[in-house]
Amino acid sequence: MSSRRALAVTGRLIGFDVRLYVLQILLWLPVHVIPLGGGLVLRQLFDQISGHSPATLRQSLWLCAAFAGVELVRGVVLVFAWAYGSYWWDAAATLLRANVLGSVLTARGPVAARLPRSSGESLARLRDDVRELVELADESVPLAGNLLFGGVALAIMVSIDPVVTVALVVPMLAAGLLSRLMGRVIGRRHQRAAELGAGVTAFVGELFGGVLTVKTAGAERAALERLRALNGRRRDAAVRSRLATDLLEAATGTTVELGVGIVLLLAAGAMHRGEFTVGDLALFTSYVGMLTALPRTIGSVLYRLPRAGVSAGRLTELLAPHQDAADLTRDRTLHLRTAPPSAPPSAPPSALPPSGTRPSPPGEPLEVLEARGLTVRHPGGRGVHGVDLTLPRGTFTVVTGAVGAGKTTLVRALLGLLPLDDGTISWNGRPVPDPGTFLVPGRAAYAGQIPRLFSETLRENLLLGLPADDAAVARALELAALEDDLAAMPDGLETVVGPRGVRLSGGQVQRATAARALVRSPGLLVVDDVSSALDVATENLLWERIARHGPATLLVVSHRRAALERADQIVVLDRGRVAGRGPLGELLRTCPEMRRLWDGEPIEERGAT
Ligand SMILES: Nc1ncnc2c1ncn2[C@@H]1O[C@H](COP(=O)(O)OP(=O)(O)OP(=O)(O)O)[C@@H](O)[C@H]1O
Repeated sequence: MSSRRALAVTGRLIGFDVRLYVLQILLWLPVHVIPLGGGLVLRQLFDQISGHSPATLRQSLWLCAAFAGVELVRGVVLVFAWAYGSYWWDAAATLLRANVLGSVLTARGPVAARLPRSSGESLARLRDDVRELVELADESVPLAGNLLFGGVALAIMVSIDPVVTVALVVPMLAAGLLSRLMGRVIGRRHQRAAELGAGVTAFVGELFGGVLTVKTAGAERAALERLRALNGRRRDAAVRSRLATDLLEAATGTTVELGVGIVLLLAAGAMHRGEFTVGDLALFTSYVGMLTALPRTIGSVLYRLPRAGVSAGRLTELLAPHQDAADLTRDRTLHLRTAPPSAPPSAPPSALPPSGTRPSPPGEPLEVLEARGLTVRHPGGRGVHGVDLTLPRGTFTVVTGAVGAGKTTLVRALLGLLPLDDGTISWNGRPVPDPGTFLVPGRAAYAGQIPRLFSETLRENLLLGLPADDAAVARALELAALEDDLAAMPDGLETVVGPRGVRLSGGQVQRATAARALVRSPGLLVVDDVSSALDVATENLLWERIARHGPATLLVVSHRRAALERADQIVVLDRGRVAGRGPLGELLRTCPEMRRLWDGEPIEERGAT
């Protein structure tokens, strides 16, 4: 099954740029075919020298020159093949990577939940699994060359001595059979080695990201021990995988070399009887070396097949749910030798393209967003269960609850960033079948719980592809209560922030993330715990400004008094279920969970129901 998938992917990979592939074939085929001529020239030459075909010295010298010429031409072709043959390899690898990255970066909604545990592992897949697939497809070129050489060479050899030829072919067939038998074992071992290798890459990535945490926790030794343990398992798996592959290669090589020995023995007898000339032996020995490449290449294709199948599966996992392995090789324009055109600016919020699946026109302002029976079950049973939510236009709604109550899960499910197990969402009374593509900037913007800034200027961090609009940026910064912080930055909006730029404080990063959402002028602004690193005065200022001049409708995850006091309605979550809803005063009278949270009792995670 996985081999069939690998064949399908590599077949399409070969076909996506036929011109480059044919160029590669045209460059490499002569390298394989020219030795056929070389063998024939050698046969003639040795027959002349040994007296089997009498000739003048001049004729023999001409043959020597012809042989040297053939080898020279082959050498020159080889240089060109090495120099230009790699274009196809690069193009094929780029196509795979571009399709996977394109899907990861542009697919919205629950696809985010399908990415592997860490970015390191995704990168490992983009490197190793892409290489596996391209190498399998690339192997088709030597395979074609070796098959062509083998077919013609065997025909010539059979016409000279069928018995000796058969003695050579039988071990080759045995080698091919062995490769087929070992293919599955190699596939399994390769998968294990790939998984463990990706795990090490992922851990190293996490270590780099958390150097400070490791140091401040004094956990250097433990981190190294863990790395050593992970690496040890990876090494063992890699050695097992490599051992299986090398054993197969050695077995194929040895079987073939045995065949060569048999040929020499048989040829000696035939020569003794005068049925086999010195020229024939020269031809056989010059062909044998190249012929051994045939079973090796077939073996290599056979053991690569299951490995590539595994790789195709791992790359397909990175794609959006509606995509399959065929999308890995979807045709797209690649810019390998010229600079790519600059990216078109993202669609401004009001210009979202209409779509048949969208129930409301893009410009239709939010009147009421309703969710009924929202249910998301995380592995282990946590999540949210049957939550109803109504967000009328112009209201400030706060979702609150203890740690792990399901607040983030609820807002992410509402925005289509997590797949729903149950429930419906409607916008102005009309159903929203795919919130991940509907509740996007223009209608809704989200400032997530873990703020992220890229190593770009502050302006680029806020716009993230939107057309430059300084007035909108300034307004968003003011709404997010960031204007004083901006004034203190060395280069203002041009200050490079993020991991490789000026380090902003936790509160600044949170407000910059809020400003990024605000600059998208959403009808609905969803913010998740964005004020957790703010002092009370700044938080009050933030809510004051957003409520007065910001988006009409707000959905805020918070357990802070500044937000709770301002809310038109509060939804209290307890272990994934609604424990109360209403204005603060009413909830403090009627909802024990709200009282507990308000009184600042220790907010701790409770078990799932
Ligand atoms: N991907 C996941 N897989 C398994 N369990 C998860 C996953 N995401 C969240 N959970 C669990 O679901 C519960 C709700 O998580 P959620 O992040 O929604 O809580 P929260 O109320 O936002 O918490 P906090 O106040 O700490 O942000 C928690 O117990 C959490 O451990």
